Amino acid sequence: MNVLEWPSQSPDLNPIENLWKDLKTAVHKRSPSNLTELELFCKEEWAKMSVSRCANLVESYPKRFAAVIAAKGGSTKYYFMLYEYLCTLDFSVFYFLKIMIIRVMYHFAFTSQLSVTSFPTVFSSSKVKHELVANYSHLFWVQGSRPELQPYMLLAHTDVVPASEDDAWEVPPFSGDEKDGFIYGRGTMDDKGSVMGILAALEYILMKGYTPQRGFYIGLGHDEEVHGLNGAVNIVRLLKERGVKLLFVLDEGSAILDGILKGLDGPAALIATSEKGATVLKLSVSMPPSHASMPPRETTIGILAAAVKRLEENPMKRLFGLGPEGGMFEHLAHKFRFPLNFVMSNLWLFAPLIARIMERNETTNAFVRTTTAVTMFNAGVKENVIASYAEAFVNMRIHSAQTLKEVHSVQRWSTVGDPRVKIEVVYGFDPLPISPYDETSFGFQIIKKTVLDMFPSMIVAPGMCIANTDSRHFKDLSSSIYRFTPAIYKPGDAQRFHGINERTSRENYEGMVQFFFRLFQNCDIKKLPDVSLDHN
Ligand SMILES: CCCCCCCC/C=C\CCCCCCCC(=O)N[C@@H](Cc1ccc(O)cc1)C(=O)O
Repeated sequence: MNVLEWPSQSPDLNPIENLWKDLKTAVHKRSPSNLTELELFCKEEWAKMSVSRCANLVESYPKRFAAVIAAKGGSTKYYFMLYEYLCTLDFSVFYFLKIMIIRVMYHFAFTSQLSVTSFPTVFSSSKVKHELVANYSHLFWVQGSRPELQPYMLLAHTDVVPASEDDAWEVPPFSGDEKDGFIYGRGTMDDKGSVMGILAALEYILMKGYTPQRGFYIGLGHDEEVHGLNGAVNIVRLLKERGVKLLFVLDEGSAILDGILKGLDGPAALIATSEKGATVLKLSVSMPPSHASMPPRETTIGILAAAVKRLEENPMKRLFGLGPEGGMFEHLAHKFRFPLNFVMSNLWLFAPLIARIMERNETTNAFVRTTTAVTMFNAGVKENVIASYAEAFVNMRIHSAQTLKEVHSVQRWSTVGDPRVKIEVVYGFDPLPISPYDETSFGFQIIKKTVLDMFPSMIVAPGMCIANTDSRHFKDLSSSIYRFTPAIYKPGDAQRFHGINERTSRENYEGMVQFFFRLFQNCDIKKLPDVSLDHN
């Protein structure tokens, strides 16, 4: 059999997409009511696909090809017809498929049509080289006029976590609707706001005719929310092959916090110099299934539930002050009101006390310890059968003063504490190294200067990223990795990340564009700003 080469990423060009659509229509008409029926109907309808239908699709290839060329690689009516059709389906049994399609559509809209038409200068400038990496990630190289200057890199990502309208969003999560000065939608904070901010700033600076002296890269990953193993990892691989070393890297991961740190006068821009490690553990319990009328004294579900409860009731030890968060609070100390300013300046003495206060709030607790979140629990197939298998996934974010190895051994030997519970490590990595933030650190000082150019009285301090970002894959390319988005977050905003009503204010979005616009220019300055003259 001859295996044909097919185009890598275009639903317009792949005839299989139309066959999927035919299959979905046919199966939908038969209204499967459970997974078994769904599988059966899929197989039956697939077997009915005619050879002539396939032949017609292949014959229409030249027409599609011409349409894709006319759209400069962007979407054509063929793709949107398919998407519009899918939107009309009642997706009760296709729920996961729907989420996937909406994500792909969102993605596709960005990766082709939207980017080319919204940023025409970026895509036509001779100074900008654009390439797709692993089909969906983007790597831009913006050439500087002084090739001897070491380049830097900005990162953001286009993928998002799922969102469901059933979760009571104020506006549909994929509408991008504006309400009361806020743009709502999944990804507005994490992290399409940065994607658009960076590209808009680049568009404007090129339109103005500004030629940067220092060249820079922009990396837009497509799978950050699933570890960046295709996007960021392949961008890093390419840059390594090309012998690139980066002066600094700037990614998402921290922001300007206003009113989130209790007792602090005014907002503070926290440029994260490190990020926590992470691990996911799978806990499972197995036993033979049996009749629900004769239950054993303990079931798989009961045993696992008890183990999970022990995990929740026994948080990891307090480590506040022993990682980079210590430096962050000491840096901010003089901006806290009395007596917190005194307490924060003497963490060597008061760290245990502050830790007890901070752990009461879920956001600040993340700075105190390695966190433990039970995120998935699956068990049971029928309500009158004792489940033979129960599993739970535990997502942990590792404090900088702890190691992956230590976390695994604590969980294995003390907290889960039941040999019937099998523990498997799904993945894990150590906390990231701390990037420099002294007065000679170009990246840190330039980001700080750019913040101060926009907000002259802002407090700027090194911070800590409590989640994880694509930037962790770049640690062999640079020892100066910073995580900071120039958006102002207020109480309640932290819960919008991966939560409901994710949104960005118009001001935040405009600020983002302005920030990157200024950053491009600030990276060309010859001498670092004198830190003794700033406002901190
Ligand atoms: C005392 C100070 C309070 C700080 C409050 C923070 C407010 C919000 C400020 C900044 C935003 C932080 C944004 C973090 C970006 C997160 C990106 C992300 O969600 N990445 C995934 C990656 C991942 C990791 C592990 C997995 O198993 C899957 C995906 C993440 O979940 O971290």
